[in-house]
Amino acid sequence: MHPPILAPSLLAGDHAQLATSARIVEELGLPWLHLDIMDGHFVPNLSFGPATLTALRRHGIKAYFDTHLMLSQPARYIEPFAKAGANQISIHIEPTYDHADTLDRIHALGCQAGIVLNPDTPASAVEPLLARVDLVLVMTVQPGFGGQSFRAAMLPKIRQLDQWRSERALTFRLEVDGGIDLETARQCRAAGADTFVAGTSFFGAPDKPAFAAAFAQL
Ligand SMILES: O=C(CO)[C@@H](O)[C@H](O)COP(=O)(O)O
Repeated sequence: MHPPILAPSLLAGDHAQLATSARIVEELGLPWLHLDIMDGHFVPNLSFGPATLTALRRHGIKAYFDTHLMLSQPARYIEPFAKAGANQISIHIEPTYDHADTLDRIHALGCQAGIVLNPDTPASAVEPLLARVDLVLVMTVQPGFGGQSFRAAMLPKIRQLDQWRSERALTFRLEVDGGIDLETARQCRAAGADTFVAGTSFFGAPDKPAFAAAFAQL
C-alpha cells in the first residue's frame, strides 16, 4: 500500500494570492499541490490556466503539481500544462477522445498521467486503461465546485479499483477528491485510497500542522 499523500487543492486558497496559499502548503512540508483546471463547459465553473502554473513556478513554488483537467477537450491542452510546470496531468474518461493516446502523450511530455472518473461513471470505464496510468482519481463529489459533501456511495468504486490494482500487480496511486476531511479520508483509506485532495478542510483548518500530521498517520 502506498503511504498516504495529502494534496491540498489550491481552488480553496486565496485567488488573489495563490503563491502565498501554495507557500502555506510547502512550508508544512507537503510535497503535492492539487490544481483544478476548469473550462466552464465540462464543468460549470472557471478556475486556472497554464499561466497560473507558470506564475507559481516563477514565484518559486516547487511542489509536485497534481493537475486535474476538467476540460471537454483535454488533449488540446496537455502540452501547455506540461510546459507550464505540471508534474502530473489527469484527464477525465467521460468526454469522447482518444484517452489512451492522450495518456501516452502526457508521458511523452515527461509528466505522470492520471485518469479521472465522475461520480456517475463506473470503475469499468477506466479498466482498460489501468496499466497505462500513474494515478486513478475517483471524484467523490460532482466536479466543478469546492465545499460539497462527500459521497459515501463512491466507496465500493474505490474498493473495486484497489482490488484490480492488487490482482494485476499495478502500482497506480488511488486518489479521492471532494468533501475530504479526516473522517472521510479514513473511510477512503480503508477502501484502498492513498492520495487525498483536500480543499475546504485544509485551507479552513485552524491548526494546519496538526491537520497535515493526522493525514500522515492514515
Ligand atoms: O475538483 C474539485 C472540485 O471540482 C476539488 O479538487 C475541490 O477543490 C475539492 O474541494 P473540497 O471538496 O475539498 O472543498
